[in-house]
Amino acid sequence: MFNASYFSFQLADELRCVVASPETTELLYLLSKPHVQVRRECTFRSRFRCMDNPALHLFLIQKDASLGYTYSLYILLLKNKKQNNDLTSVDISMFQGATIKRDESTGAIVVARVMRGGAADRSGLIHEGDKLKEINGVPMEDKNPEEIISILAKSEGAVTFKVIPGTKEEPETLDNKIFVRALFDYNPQADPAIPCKDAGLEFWRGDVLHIVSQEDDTWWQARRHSDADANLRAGLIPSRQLQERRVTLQRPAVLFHPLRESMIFGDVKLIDLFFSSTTAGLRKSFRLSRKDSKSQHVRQKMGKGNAGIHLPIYQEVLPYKRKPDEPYRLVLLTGPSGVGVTELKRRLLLSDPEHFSVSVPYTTREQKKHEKEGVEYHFVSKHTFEKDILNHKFLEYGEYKGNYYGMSLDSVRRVVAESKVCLLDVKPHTITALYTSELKPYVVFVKPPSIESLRLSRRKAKVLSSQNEQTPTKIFTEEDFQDMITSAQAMENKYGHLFEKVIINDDLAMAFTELRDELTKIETDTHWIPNTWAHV
Ligand SMILES: Nc1ncnc2c1ncn2[C@@H]1O[C@H](COP(=O)(O)OP(=O)(O)OP(=O)(O)O)[C@@H](O)[C@H]1O
Repeated sequence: MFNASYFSFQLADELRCVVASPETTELLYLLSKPHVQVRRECTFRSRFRCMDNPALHLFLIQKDASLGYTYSLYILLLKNKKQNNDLTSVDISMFQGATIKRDESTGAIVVARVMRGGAADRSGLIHEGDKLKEINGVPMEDKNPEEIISILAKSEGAVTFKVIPGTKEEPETLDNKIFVRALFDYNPQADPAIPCKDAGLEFWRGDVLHIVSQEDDTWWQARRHSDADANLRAGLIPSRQLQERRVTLQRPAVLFHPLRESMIFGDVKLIDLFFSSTTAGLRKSFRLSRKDSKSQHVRQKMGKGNAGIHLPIYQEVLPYKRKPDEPYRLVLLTGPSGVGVTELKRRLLLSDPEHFSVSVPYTTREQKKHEKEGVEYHFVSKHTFEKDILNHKFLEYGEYKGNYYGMSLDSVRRVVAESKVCLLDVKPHTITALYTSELKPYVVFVKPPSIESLRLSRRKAKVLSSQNEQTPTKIFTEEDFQDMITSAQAMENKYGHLFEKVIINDDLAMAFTELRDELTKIETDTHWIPNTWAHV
């Protein structure tokens, strides 16, 4: 590999020894200019390096008088990918890993961005702001970017570019440590606004992305963290600002369907048959059934929005590994009614009662003889309960047969303080109230399988029914399955960005194993958490 500075000095020495010509004089002049010296560090070095690359040749540097102080002009020969195996991975339509645009103020065709890790970036030959003057001797001034891409795509054999270095200095040192969790799915092929679809990076909700460039306000560059090859070319992703604008513009569309929304989340009327004496804390605290539409009254305290996720776009994350003296992360289980959250929780508790625990709910109902304070419930007076409601003590609470039932944050904290893993099932909208650095909740969404699989797997299963108090359980109906699927879909649409893990509960034993393994991993392995949880 050439040493650029050495090479440029050597070149200047040699030029002084040859017969003077206008070109050599000009080149010597260029090499002596102070800003050319600077550029030599950031630009010439890489350009001279290309001498080592058989696919790239530096031919000439000469003055372009029409361009004022940006007068160095160089010509590069890049062999077409069809003829050079070294470049087969490069898409020439992206100008060897760079995108182009028309500069609105000057009308020039300029390099809009160089894809990190792509051929252009690796060669160091092409820089953002460089002007594309000619391709194979054809001036590019009057061409639009689409025409240029088409010329490149059609070109056979060697392709010669004339490029004028832009005045833009090299980008600031990038902060290579920005990682985000994507909170939405993105398919560049379906994005009409992306400057180059092939330059886009496809990702799915939950993917961790390494952001390698945020220089452009609209299009960032990123790699998927899971992609093993760190040298893989980065791809374009919508910047936070762009995606925020899009989400905000989409919002009115959602408001056109208020009925559907309330059908799923708002029209719930009845609290489940609550905790049986032996399973208090095991039953979902406020599993509400849409069909149970009698007059019981349910109120719920909404979280105060300390989620740190205002719009589901990107969540900055950091690697985290629990230290032995740190509390375990709170495990939140959520899912549509009847999907199997209680069953999975029960199995976890049975599998290791010393390790897993549940928080004890509060109630105003009378204590039964065999019940102990603080075991099945905390028994409190109606007056105390109502005072606690006003003091926002409850994460969720409701009223059933004239008695209050509620789950408090204090109960959760007590379990966490005992160095146990607190398992809590909640309705999705309660998650945000618990989304704090103190509890670091790990949110698991239990999702139903397809309706065909539900019919098969739940043939003998029974579900709670509060319609008939004499027979509080019944077998699943077709409508239950359909409701479960519709409700799961609505939950995912609205709260999916909060779910760290989605478990499809088809085969119960398999779902349990997957859940238990996942919980073991977050206790022992390094994983990602929101960076706001690390700065307390
Ligand atoms: N994968 C499965 N295969 C077969 N039966 C299942 C499966 N998962 C759960 N069940 C059964 O389905 C019924 C409902 O499960 P569970 O009570 O855990 O649901 P849930 O999500 O807690 O809903 P709810 O809060 O409304 O009771 C139970 O009888 C349970 O044993």
